[in-house]
Amino acid sequence: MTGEGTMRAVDAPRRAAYDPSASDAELREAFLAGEIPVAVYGLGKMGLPLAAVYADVCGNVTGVDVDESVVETVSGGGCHVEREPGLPDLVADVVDRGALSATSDPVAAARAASVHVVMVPTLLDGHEPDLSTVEAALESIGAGLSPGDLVVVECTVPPRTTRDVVVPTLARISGLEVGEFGAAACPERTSSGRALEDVRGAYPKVVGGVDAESTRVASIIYGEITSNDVIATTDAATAEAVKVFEGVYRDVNIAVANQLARYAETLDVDVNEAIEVANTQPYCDIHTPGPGVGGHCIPVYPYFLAGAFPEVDAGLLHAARDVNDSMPEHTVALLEAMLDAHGVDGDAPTVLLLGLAYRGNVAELRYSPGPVVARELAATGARVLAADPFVDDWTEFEGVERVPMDLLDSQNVDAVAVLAGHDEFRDLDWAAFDAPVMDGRFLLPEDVDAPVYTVGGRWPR
Ligand SMILES: NC(=O)C1=CN([C@@H]2O[C@H](COP(=O)(O)OP(=O)(O)OC[C@H]3O[C@@H](n4cnc5c(N)ncnc54)[C@H](O)[C@@H]3O)[C@@H](O)[C@H]2O)C=CC1
Ligand SMILES: CC(=O)N[C@@H]1[C@@H](OP(=O)(O)OP(=O)(O)OC[C@H]2O[C@@H](n3ccc(=O)[nH]c3=O)[C@H](O)[C@@H]2O)O[C@H](C(=O)O)[C@@H](O)[C@@H]1O
Repeated sequence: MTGEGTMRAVDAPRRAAYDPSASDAELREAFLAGEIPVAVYGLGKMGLPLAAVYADVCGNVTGVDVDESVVETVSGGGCHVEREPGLPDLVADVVDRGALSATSDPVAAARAASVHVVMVPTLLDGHEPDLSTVEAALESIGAGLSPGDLVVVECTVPPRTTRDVVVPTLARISGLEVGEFGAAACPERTSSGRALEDVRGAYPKVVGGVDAESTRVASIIYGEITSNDVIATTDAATAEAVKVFEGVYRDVNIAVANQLARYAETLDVDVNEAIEVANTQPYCDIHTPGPGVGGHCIPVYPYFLAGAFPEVDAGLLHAARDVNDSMPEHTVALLEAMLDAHGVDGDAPTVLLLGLAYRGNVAELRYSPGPVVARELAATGARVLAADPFVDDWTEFEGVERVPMDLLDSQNVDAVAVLAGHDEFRDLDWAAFDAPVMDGRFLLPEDVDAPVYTVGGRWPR
């Protein structure tokens, strides 16, 4: 399904998306012919892959970003999002054939589009949801909204946001009401590093409209975007809740694993052996303990409930957050035990940290445990070295000595800790460090000729 044909899709006559008089087949054909222009607001790690797939399918997409360098890069067919298999070629292709363009003028893009897809960051202000970027995008979309438009919220938001924030904001600015335009929550269920695969259909696509027509149109559109099923929920709030619940499930279950790791250390049991065997029960899905939970998703989403709806007792969510947020400090305590067990006395051991990003093969540092471990370790008087091929800006890591990847094997260290499982670390000569390794992300192969420990694993007593 592409937007190619005798006439470039972008030159196709424009028609409404939100149109109860149109049959499913008419809407589907119009979308595939590029007659329903799409604007995607936010061309980041998630927005660019999404815009590229939309463009590959319908041939008529305008990407909008506030970052001029992003707009310039994408306009030239370039791809600023790294380590996404297939994305550079797809972006180059859809831009080359005029299926995708980019602009920093959100209102002009909104005026020209019939479908508006919001994929901007949704963050926290303390423990409260911060939807300022969504509201900024809505100001522009509202200014360019036309009857027959559909607004799609792909970024993760607290449940009820589409109904209680998006629709009223659009109505206030545009003077239109639902029934003249539609809105649907269609949350992105994608992971960095596999974005195209995920957008195209790794999981069913969840869509939930603020009314039946919004749900119908969103279902038709995403039926062409994904090769997987489209699950239409009762309403937008349910679709938003699905996404947030997925993230909360993950955060709480990582906390269970981290809590069990604490017991395993006391029991002198390897928690990972116990988890692996426990998970042979179909009802058991105990996650993996580690040095902490980062990224702008999993540590954030619990507050899209606890912070957004304080009237509800969120004891479990807060307890899980507390357990996960305690892991960087616990990791430092484990490192100190490891140094002690290996007779490294003295008050200034040298520790090499591998990976400051929140997980393997991503550059994101938000809420990452690595920087916390580095700071806590430095505070004990240790000399902290660190390497991370994904991190370019080291200004925030004062007191941490950066080690270039090509100099790793020449470091004289007392201990090594793997805090993010980047592929670049997999082939290191671990024996050459001649030091114990705390493998926080289960990166090392089994047969390493070095003392290897894990969070919650067996430790020398
Ligand atoms: N990163 C991930 O793994 C996933 C993220 N999500 C959701 O997607 C949202 C976006 O995530 P990312 O793409 O990773 O963020 P990102 O930070 O990589 O990209 C966001 C982009 O939006 C642009 N932007 C900010 N305000 C804007 C505005 N008002 N109008 C137009 N563009 C604007 C920024 O310049 C940036 O290029 C997240 O907040 C999250 O809710 C969902 C699934 C996975
Ligand atoms: C429910 C779910 O699996 N959500 C995924 C998640 O992706 P994200 O990039 O945040 O990575 P992640 O694998 O969840 O890891 C988050 C954090 O938790 C840690 N982590 C993860 C799993 C685990 O068993 N133990 C653990 O300590 C990771 O090291 C990382 O620091 O959040 C994404 C999102 O919503 O942004 C979502 O699209 C992804 O599918």
